[in-house]
Formats: sequence, C-alpha cells, structure tokens
Amino acid sequence: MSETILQLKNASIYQGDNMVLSDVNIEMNKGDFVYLIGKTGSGKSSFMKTLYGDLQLTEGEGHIVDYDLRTLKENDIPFLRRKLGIVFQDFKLLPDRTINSNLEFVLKATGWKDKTKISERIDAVLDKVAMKTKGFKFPHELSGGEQQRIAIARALLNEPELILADEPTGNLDPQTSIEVMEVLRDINNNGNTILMATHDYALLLKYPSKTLKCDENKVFEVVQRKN
Ligand SMILES: Nc1ncnc2c1ncn2[C@@H]1O[C@H](COP(=O)(O)OP(=O)(O)OP(=O)(O)O)[C@@H](O)[C@H]1O
Repeated sequence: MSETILQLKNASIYQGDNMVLSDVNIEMNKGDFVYLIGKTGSGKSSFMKTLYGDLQLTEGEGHIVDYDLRTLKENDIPFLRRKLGIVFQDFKLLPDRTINSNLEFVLKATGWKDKTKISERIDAVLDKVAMKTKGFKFPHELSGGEQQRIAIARALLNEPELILADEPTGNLDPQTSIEVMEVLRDINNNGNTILMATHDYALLLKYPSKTLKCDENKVFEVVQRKN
C-alpha cells in the first residue's frame, strides 16, 4: 500500500494578491522522487514555500505529512519543518561554526539532549553524504558541492518524511551537480521521499523521474521522452 506524503487538491497559490498557480492537483507517495520544473517566475519557489508553511494556502486543499496546509497555524510551522528536510540553492550553513557545530545546533534546537546520541547522529548523516571526515571544518573551508552535501546531511538529521530541495544544484558546476544528485538519488533509494525544484534539464535527462511542470499558472505532469 502506498502512503500519501503530500496531496494538493484544487489548490491556488498566491503571492499577495497575485495568483501564481491555480487548480493544482498533485499527490506524492512515500519513496517518490519528483522533479518540479518551470521557467523563472513560473512559481516553483512559491509552490515549495507553500509546502513548508512560508506561504499560507488560502484556496483548495493541501495535506503534507500530518498537516493540513489550510489550517496550519504559526505555532505548527516549526513542527511541520521537523518532518521536512529543506535544502536550498545557497546551502544556508552558519558560517561562524564548524560543520559538527552546525549539525549539533539543529539537533539541540529540535530537542536532542544526550551528547552521545547527538554525536552518533551527526556521524550517521555525515556518513550518508560521504563527508564523515569533514566535521571539524568550517563551511568556508569546503567547496560548494561539499557544502551542499552538508546541507543535505542537515536535512536528514531528524529523519524527515519528505525532503524539499529548491534548486539544490543551482550554484554548482555540472560535474559537482551530478555528484550532489547522486547523493540525493542514494538517499531516495534508501527510502526517502524527495521533491526537487530544478532548472537543470541535463540532470533530468540523466536521472529520469516523475516530473511536474509549472507553466501559465498551472502545474501538470510531463512525460519525458525516451531517446
Ligand atoms: N515575495 C513576493 N511578493 C510578491 N510576488 C512575488 C514574491 N515572490 C515571488 N513573487 C512572484 O510570484 C511569481 C512566482 O515566483 P517564484 O519565485 O515562485 O517563481 P520560480 O519559478 O521559483 O522562479 P525562479 O526559478 O526564478 O526561482 C513571480 O511572478 C514573482 O514575481
């Protein structure tokens, strides 16, 4: 039986008074890897923001993990985000502390207290992104691709039910993008559910998967041509 992680029905997404997307009907099940594509300004980021509670859903239905996006309260947002792993284009690591401290900061902020468990969890997520030996480094001592791996490790800390990656390879060169993509695919193969917004058509061709497109205020599934 497939387990629904995300479902939007007849949803419309607004930025202020501007309707960005309308009549959105999508569903994601546990274990899916779904791309979200579309031109600049077509609404990918607005779509993602709605899913992590940065934009209120005011029309239609939306359910993500255990939350109803229509009735989501300000106080619920931190709890929703604990069930999501969010990865951004610009990594968003804290520059003033080491990688280990970046990860420890998130764990402590989400209620972890036991030092041994914290240290074991940090080792486990760094291992998943092949960065186990880099925990003592500062973010500026790592390459862009390495920083993005750390951001992915950070997203994994609390075993999220869904990973939202908004242009995760947007700041990376093509080879590094492939390396980061391999990490995301590995994580997906280990059972994590991933929604990834991207501009990078080369990645789509290399790693085909279900693809949603934002265009002319709609979101629809596109079927990739097989050559
Ligand atoms: N904070 C905001 N206030 C008002 N309008 C906004 C805001 N953010 C985005 N918009 C508008 O909403 C529309 C969708 O923007 P969005 O950032 O979601 O697109 P996108 O597909 O993610 O683009 P990109 O690929 O450039 O990130 C655009 O017309 C944009 O101008």
